[in-house]
Amino acid sequence: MLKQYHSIPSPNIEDENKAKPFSLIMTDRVRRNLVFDRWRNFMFGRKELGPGMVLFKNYLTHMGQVDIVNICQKWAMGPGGFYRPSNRSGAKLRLHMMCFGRLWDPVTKYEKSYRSDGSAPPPLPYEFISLAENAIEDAQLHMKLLPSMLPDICVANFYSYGDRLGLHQDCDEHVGGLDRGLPVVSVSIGESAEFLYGHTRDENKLEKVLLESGDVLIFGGKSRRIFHGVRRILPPLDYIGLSQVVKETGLISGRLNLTLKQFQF
Ligand SMILES: O=C(O)CCC(=O)C(=O)O
Ligand SMILES: [Fe+2]
Repeated sequence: MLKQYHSIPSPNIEDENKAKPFSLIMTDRVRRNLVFDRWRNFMFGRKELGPGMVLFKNYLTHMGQVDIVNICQKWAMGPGGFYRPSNRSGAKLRLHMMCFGRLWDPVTKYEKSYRSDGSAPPPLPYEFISLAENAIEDAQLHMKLLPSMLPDICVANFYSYGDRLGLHQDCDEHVGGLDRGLPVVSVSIGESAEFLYGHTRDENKLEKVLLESGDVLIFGGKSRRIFHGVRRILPPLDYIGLSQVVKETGLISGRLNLTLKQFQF
């Protein structure tokens, strides 16, 4: 039989309030959500390190990390692959580097499309793009003012033990994007790094955070121009201490970092 919905009187607010049940005890659904939130924070802890700066612990799944190592390895040894860049004074940096999507170099910045050996960077893998987009969307859930960013470059660094990266700002991208605070997305795989950051060049005033395998760090908004650097790579305690990703991919000892950014604006 058809119900005569049109004849149901619209509830008035007062009646609705009176009808609301009041319970002293948590419903199962609320309890489940609370437990899930705690578990999620424990597993995928979110640490706000500053305005527009957030660290997602354990953000990448094991398979996600393995995929990234394999994608990088596919290009690592070919043209446009890893090399040790020099700085303006001609000294070699204490890391290996390669670019995806477009070329960046500590001396020529974004000016050139080809390296001195004539090689061009491989295309930016869509897996890297969607990783950056997802991480930014997750950050925006808590940081409403964080702008979106569509990466067009990824700088991949590989640090062996003893390697490091001096204090610097990532500020060679288009000034419009820098001023808008378009975020940088930084992905860590392999051994852990001591990462220094802050709004000053004074090393004594910098903050320190440990970046571990699977962590994703975002810095945008008011933190887009922070000074940052990698002070050291921590050695694993023993072979047992090597991460599963290192064991599975055969990644040499050290740390792989992806820095995803938007140059064009
Ligand atoms: O390895 C890192 O965590 C930082 C890399 C970085 O800052 C860069 O490549 O500009
Ligand atoms: Fe940087």
